[in-house]
Amino acid sequence: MADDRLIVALDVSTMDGMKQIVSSLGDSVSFYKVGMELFYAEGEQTVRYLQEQGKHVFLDLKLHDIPNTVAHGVSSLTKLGANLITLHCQGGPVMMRAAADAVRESSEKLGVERPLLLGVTVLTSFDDEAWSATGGQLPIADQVIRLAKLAKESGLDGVVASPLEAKLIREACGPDFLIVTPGIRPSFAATNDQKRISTPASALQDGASLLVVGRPITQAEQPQEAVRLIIEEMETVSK
Ligand SMILES: O=c1ccn([C@@H]2O[C@H](COP(=O)(O)O)[C@@H](O)[C@H]2O)c(=O)[nH]1
Repeated sequence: MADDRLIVALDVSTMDGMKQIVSSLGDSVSFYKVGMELFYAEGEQTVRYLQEQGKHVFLDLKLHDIPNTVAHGVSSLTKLGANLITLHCQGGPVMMRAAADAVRESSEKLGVERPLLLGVTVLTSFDDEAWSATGGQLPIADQVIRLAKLAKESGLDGVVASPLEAKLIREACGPDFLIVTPGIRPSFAATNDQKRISTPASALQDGASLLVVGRPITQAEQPQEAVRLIIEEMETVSK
């Protein structure tokens, strides 16, 4: 049976590729992430298909632009009915507030359920070296906490962060703030390009609300078995 804390990232570029993963995982997965690779290639039909299959949808397009552009961007996305939408916290408090207001207004106008807005803090592919190379001054964890607090103050529902920062975010932002963590690597999986990683159980123990897992499932020799093992590990941590 599915654990609704698990989101599988559909990082493929065709409808057929997506349908193959969704049908092979069946009822064991209830939540999927559509990111830029799939959405730029196949567009809105990806979200519709998942909804027709009764799945929850995380639309991870990581909007990052000036406040007016992001506000109109998220308004346009609201009509798709995705459950979660992302934008970059680095867009700043005015941009995040404009997006939160725009989503609330357009969902009311359209009579659809309001998508929850998540701010991307510092990508899980950053390590200290890459972070310094971009001019990052604070330690990564401090920057993540700073952005998470700013996201909360600006009206966002939660953040995307590494599982390594989940505990600190939970302490700083309270029990109701959503913490969505990619960078999940079960013991059997390769690290790939992820740098700040943790296991499914450890992420949940530290306060993550939802786990995003892509390649450890979609590129596994037996994706159903990978999901089974991950859910088995997740179930050791109560909801
Ligand atoms: O900081 C971030 C934000 C988003 N992601 C996305 O999550 C998945 C992770 O896929 P894996 O194959 O499990 O590495 C991917 O779609 C990213 O775009 C992230 O990894 N880190």
